[in-house]
Amino acid sequence: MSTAPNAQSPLVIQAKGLVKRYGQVTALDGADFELRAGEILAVIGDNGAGKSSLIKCLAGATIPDEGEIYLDGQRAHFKSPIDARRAGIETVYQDLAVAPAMTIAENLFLGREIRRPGFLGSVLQVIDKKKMLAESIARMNDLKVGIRSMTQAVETLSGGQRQCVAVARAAAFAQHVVIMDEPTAALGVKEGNMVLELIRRVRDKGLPVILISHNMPHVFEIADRIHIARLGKRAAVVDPKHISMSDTVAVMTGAKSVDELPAQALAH
Ligand SMILES: Nc1ncnc2c1ncn2[C@@H]1O[C@H](COP(=O)(O)OP(=O)(O)OP(=O)(O)O)[C@@H](O)[C@H]1O
Repeated sequence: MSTAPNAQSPLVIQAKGLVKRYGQVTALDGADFELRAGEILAVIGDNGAGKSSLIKCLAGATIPDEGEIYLDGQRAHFKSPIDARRAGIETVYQDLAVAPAMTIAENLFLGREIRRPGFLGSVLQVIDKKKMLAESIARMNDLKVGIRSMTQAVETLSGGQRQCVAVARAAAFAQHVVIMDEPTAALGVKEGNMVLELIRRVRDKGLPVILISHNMPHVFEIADRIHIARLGKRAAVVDPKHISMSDTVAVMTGAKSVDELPAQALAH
């Protein structure tokens, strides 16, 4: 198990002064961001606070108009999600990019199929289903995702199990960071807890996690630190062990200013 992240943990991702405008709307208005090694960082904020825009910049899905992004201290210039993926950042989007009719093993390797040379050598390569199946079993076992058969179609799984497949896929391929957008939305209590457990295991495997969520109990249960987005900026980063849920929501909505919080509520 990894040691608890602290103020000395290295910054894995840092963003400074991100600005993103969509016509007249300023979605990001000088947003800063820091993700530390070994942590689950929740990103919360009211509707329109700029959470998705921020995460899209970090995942290469949006190019900021201004500002800088650093990965392990090196300036990153993501022009597409492929650039971010190549840099080891995997994202699990809310709308779950799983292919329901395909098997779990096929879903895990979708777009990254393992191939072996075909009869024309490297020209016509054949998908190595056996190897993909063995790898899928190993990777799901590694994350302790209890699924009976990797050859069953994803459409036969419950919502929670499907979400676990999506999270496991991201965790299996991410070298650096996993970003999750509302991974427990639309799940029941038991299934939500199953996904939260999996997210903890991803962190404990050594991958820091950025978790966007509107679910405050989940955020307080799982986050090491909470980034509060407000009006396109970072309003504060708070420590869930030293701040109440109501104070967190008050900062998020603007009912309370950061200056009104006790010093220990702020995370470093
Ligand atoms: N592609 C777009 N075109 C135009 N406006 C956009 C676009 N994407 C975001 N916006 C606007 O930018 C602002 C911030 O949106 P964003 O989706 O980043 O916020 P959010 O915090 O993720 O909100 P929510 O919780 O509702 O998803 C909003 O006013 C939104 O309408």
